Amino acid sequence: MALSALPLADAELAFDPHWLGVDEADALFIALREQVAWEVHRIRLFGREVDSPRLSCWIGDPEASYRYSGVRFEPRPWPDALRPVRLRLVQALGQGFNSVLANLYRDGRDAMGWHSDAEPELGAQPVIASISLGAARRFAFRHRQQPERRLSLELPHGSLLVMAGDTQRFYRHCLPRTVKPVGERINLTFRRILPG
Ligand SMILES: O=C(O)CCC(=O)C(=O)O
Ligand SMILES: [Fe+2]
Repeated sequence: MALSALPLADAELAFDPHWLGVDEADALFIALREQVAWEVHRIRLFGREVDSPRLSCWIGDPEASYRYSGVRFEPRPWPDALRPVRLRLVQALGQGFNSVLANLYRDGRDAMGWHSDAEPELGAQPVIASISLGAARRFAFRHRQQPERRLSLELPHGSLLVMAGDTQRFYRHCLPRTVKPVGERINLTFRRILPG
């Protein structure tokens, strides 16, 4: 399928609801469920360290260490299942990625709060490629200064959402909890950590 631009002022978003075919997406979900060393990350929330409401794993090339929510992560090596996906992203987007944050949302209580991926290691205008697998969940953007500027969309199995340009600078995003009964979801946010 193809990426198309999502209109949102001050942001740069491209979306393909079916970037991976269903069979491919099924296989990737099953492989990652098994191959990734899922763990509970501790995050800083209002100055306190708490368990994050999801399972996570930071994966990347050895030089790609990263601070996330106030905690430094050394990346784990790439599982075999992710290598072809990474290559395909490089070909599709013309941009290299040296790391990925994998998240596993076990059910509707697992979520990610409002944040932007604006860590200095990512540079001023990071390209972040987000692949979703498994249960479809809602994903939302809200402008930092003008809260009426917002967008919310469903991220289905096999979809790719690319955030680029000033998206992180002007917007926060989140994956809200839901009371609907939903199955497991895996999300992969591919990133490029700059050296130094
Ligand atoms: O699970 C998602 O779709 C969002 C993940 C996210 O925002 C992140 O990993 O920074
Ligand atoms: Fe994010």
